[in-house]
Amino acid sequence: MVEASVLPLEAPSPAHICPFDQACSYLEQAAKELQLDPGLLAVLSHPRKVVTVSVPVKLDSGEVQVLAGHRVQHSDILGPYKGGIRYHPAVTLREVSALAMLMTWKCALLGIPYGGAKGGIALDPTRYSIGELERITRRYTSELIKDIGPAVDIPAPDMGTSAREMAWIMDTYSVNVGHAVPGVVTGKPISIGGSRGREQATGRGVTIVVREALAARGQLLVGARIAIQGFGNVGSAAALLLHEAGAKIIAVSTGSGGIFSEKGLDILALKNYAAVNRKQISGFTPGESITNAELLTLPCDVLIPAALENQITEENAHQVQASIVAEAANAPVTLMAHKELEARGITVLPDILTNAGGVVVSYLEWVQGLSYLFWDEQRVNREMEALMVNAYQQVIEQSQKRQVPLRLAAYTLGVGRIAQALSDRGLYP
Ligand SMILES: NC(=O)C1=CN([C@@H]2O[C@H](COP(=O)(O)OP(=O)(O)OC[C@H]3O[C@@H](n4cnc5c(N)ncnc54)[C@H](OP(=O)(O)O)[C@@H]3O)[C@@H](O)[C@H]2O)C=CC1
Ligand SMILES: O=C(O)CCC(=O)C(=O)O
Repeated sequence: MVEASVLPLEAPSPAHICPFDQACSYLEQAAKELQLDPGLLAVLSHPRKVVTVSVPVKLDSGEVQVLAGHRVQHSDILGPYKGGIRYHPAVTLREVSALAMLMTWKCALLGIPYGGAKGGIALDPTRYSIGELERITRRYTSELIKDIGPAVDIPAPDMGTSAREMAWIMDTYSVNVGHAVPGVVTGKPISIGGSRGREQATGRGVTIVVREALAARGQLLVGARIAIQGFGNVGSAAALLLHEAGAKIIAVSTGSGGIFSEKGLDILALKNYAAVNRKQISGFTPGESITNAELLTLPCDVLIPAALENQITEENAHQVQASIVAEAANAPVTLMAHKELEARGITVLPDILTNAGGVVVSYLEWVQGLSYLFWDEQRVNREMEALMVNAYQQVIEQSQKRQVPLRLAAYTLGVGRIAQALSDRGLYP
């Protein structure tokens, strides 16, 4: 396995599955399939730039805390670095590096002119006041001021962040450079140049890919039984759109557990319930409580992990009873689990395709901003759908042509385009 020497190793633990090592393993499989030169593989295995900054914050109590903020820029071969910013207690530099690498392949697969990056701060946003989160976000932005910018690196929301944090980043950056720079972030509020449709975009993209995959099996969304882990930006939007399309959402969960209904949950009512219960769903009726572990092994047509990495592992893959696993989260299925699912004939729709709707609408937001012309939501959704369906079809064709699973097909397309671009730019022989 290629070691990315610029990254620290994490404390070894038998149960620990390093997301960066997994990302490198998938890259190696793609490189082998594409017969890439080992030197080129080594280049692609390393992020181009790794930035860690101290983020001091004065809490409302007067206590000062110093947090570690990361931004990893994997590749800018196709355009500015692009990727979300995560606020979550489990954030590590190696996790952020893995997610940055996935962004590179995702943008290349979708054919959008961006590189790959990701940022993160290890914190639990529910334990900070809004004022504290604003101070943290502004300080993090100031520390990264030379590393981001509309032509350099464009952050967006990821777990634990939203349009609110993007607005703080945009404002801090703009104040620092002396004029308004809406293009420094995407996923920002519509009032300052955000795009219609961005908030639901990732969930909408998931819905499109699931619809296509069911259609390929001669099945409709109407009546399909679907279980969704995670009820945040991505999970709740996917749940609502799938529910509106006639699917039966039999279970959803958050970090503290899930709700199950054989008849299908009323997702609009559940969203409203979560909105007034600090985003939590426990206690919602009608529905029975289930654990996250139970949700992942429910009999259903489609299982959609839409929370964290490493949720379907060697431990539980043999219990998964879905026909399709649609990776709405980044890297929710481990390498070993992926092998097990494929061996059991379960289709895994890979993250770099399935959750690309978010970055596609980020790109459309950027395009609208650059042209000073903003579209209605129907147009945004139409353009996004065309790019998603096109990428889905390319992945299917590549899978059939090379006789490989969908993930490897998606990787060979993404990695192959980066390798070609490196060669065309004269950066690699
Ligand atoms: N936002 C975007 O546009 C994009 C996001 N993604 C990926 O989608 C995934 C979800 O992101 P997003 O929806 O934005 O994040 P959010 O922070 O909005 O929501 C995360 C959801 O996951 C739940 N969750 C956290 N830990 C667990 C757990 N152990 N088991 C079950 N549920 C859990 C959270 O519950 P709780 O509130 O209890 O913590 C919450 O409901 C991430 O992998 C992200 O990288 C990918 C592409 C774009
Ligand atoms: O919209 C974006 O730029 C990035 C979204 C993201 O972080 C992801 O796709 O994982």
